[in-house]
Amino acid sequence: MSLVRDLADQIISAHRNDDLCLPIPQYSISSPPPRIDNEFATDHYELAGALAAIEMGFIESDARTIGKAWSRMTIQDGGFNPFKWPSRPEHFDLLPWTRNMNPKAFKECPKRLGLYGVMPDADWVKRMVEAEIPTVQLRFKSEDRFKIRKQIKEAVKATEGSKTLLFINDYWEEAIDAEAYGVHLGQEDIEGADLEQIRAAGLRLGLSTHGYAEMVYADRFCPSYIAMGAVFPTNLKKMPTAPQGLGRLYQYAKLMSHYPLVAIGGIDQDSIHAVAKSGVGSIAVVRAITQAKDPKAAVKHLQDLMRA
Ligand SMILES: Cc1ncc(COP(=O)(O)OP(=O)(O)O)c(N)n1
Ligand SMILES: Cc1nc(C(=O)O)sc1CCOP(=O)(O)O
Ligand SMILES: [Mg+2]
Repeated sequence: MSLVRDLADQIISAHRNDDLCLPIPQYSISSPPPRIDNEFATDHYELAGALAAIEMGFIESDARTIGKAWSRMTIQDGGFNPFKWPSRPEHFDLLPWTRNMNPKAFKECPKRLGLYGVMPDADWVKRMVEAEIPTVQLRFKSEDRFKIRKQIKEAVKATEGSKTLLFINDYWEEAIDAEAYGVHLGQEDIEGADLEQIRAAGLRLGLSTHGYAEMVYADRFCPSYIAMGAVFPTNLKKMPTAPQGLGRLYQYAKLMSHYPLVAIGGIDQDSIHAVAKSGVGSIAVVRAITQAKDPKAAVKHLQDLMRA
């Protein structure tokens, strides 16, 4: 273990001041510290990379993914260099050039989806179409299937004949029936969805991710876009993981640059420019629009700031 500890210390001290580091969470009996031991690792570099990642504040699943990437990078480079950080698709076993050969790939959407308004109901979708927002999502949460269908139909109708692209959150069956442009699903939604049916119906698919492990998992499905969150704290919903911050977003955006990318979570007019500089082609916001005094003016202002 002492060689692994030494390699991990070298990685940590080389990256201590990187924006990749987050404060390590406080552990309790109900949420014990992550276990990084040599059961899963095939070599010292994998174990050292994972150990270093834990101490840099990554969650366990991300640390395991980073460990594997350290191992691949070290083998591909022919030697260990603590000052490097895995940042290329091949370090994560991603094959960006295979999209065109993959019959399971979801239909393409524009690489730059632009400002992306995530809206609570069809009336808000309509307001966004009137504001000429490039991309909008209906994120209507309800148990009532009748209301859901009605909201989705109204949202689809609102975007007809406009340039605004409409994604439906969660309710993929109703989205297919209403012939929406696309569907957005979170990681927990994937299992309950028939992805084949969404793909066969020609709808685009956006998937949420919250770190390296979820990005690698999402890549398996070859979605139309990948969303990365939460960049900053948001009070809109309870997030299972800490905000990623700009440092990690910049790394993620570089790694996944072969996809259309969407950044989400706590983004407002003060931060949108720095987020856009990560290279993501789209930025999704809720409160920056819904809580603005003049939502239509906010759509224009946010787009100006993205482009500035
Ligand atoms: C663009 C975009 N990104 C992420 C989400 C979140 O989706 P999910 O994790 O499924 O959570 P809910 O929105 O369903 O609460 C999103 N909706 N849109
Ligand atoms: C719906 C949602 N999903 C997120 C994720 O990270 O998956 S963050 C988020 C809420 C975004 O709202 P606001 O722009 O008001 O912070
Ligand atoms: Mg969802």
